[in-house]
Amino acid sequence: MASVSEKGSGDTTTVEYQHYDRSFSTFYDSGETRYWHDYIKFRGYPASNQNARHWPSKLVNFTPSLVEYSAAVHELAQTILCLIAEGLGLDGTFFSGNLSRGDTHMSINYYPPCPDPTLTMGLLAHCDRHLLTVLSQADVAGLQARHGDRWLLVHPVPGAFVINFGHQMEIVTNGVLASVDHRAVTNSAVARMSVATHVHPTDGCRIRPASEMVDEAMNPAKYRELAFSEFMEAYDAADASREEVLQSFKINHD
Ligand SMILES: O=C(O)CCC(=O)C(=O)O
Ligand SMILES: [Fe+2]
Repeated sequence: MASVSEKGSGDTTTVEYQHYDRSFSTFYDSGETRYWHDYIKFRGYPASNQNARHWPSKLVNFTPSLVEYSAAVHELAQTILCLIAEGLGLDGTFFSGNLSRGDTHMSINYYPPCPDPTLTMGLLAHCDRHLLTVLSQADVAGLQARHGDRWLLVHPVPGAFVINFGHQMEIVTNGVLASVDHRAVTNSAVARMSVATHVHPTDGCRIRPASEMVDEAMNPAKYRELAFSEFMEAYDAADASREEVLQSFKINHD
């Protein structure tokens, strides 16, 4: 993990959507819970000069490792998207154009051991807003997914990634593959690190339910067509009620 000086002295440094951030002991807007979370975010794939100039430069192995990792994850994501498309009865190339060809956004999350995990949260409950997330949580538990009123621990499986559907997946599949609320909790025993690779549509991509997933009579479109950039603007503006952003693109059939 980058040292504090490597990350910059301020709490948050934002450069074109990529920032290093420390969020220890920061009160949530909504309550008394404190973050216990250190992270860096940046654009990972493709490893263009424009993206790479924001990566930590003082860590000698960071860039070559990231170039290799992000290309491998990109290929994995494309394979998974092809299998998902076929599983839904869509053409195998359905997701391989603009829907998944935006730059990937990566978060490297670090949750140090916390003396009292009941007072802190690693990451607040959220849904990923992109198409698909490929998450490595190594071998330390901490990721939880909401199932009804309960939070279920997503047990780490050595060598396996967690694949999470984002809001855009929910829209294009007309609600069949729904985005899932998830969060990260802290623990007192060991540090935990996760690496999330968020697969993005291109900014100009038009998002709409696939026609194959819509039947005007039996299963009408649940979401209106939108530009991905429009969704991101609405999400950024929504602040505290981000979970409700998806609702604002819903078509009401009542
Ligand atoms: O740390 C984790 O397991 C969750 C990370 C996550 O949800 C995210 O970065 O979007
Ligand atoms: Fe997430």
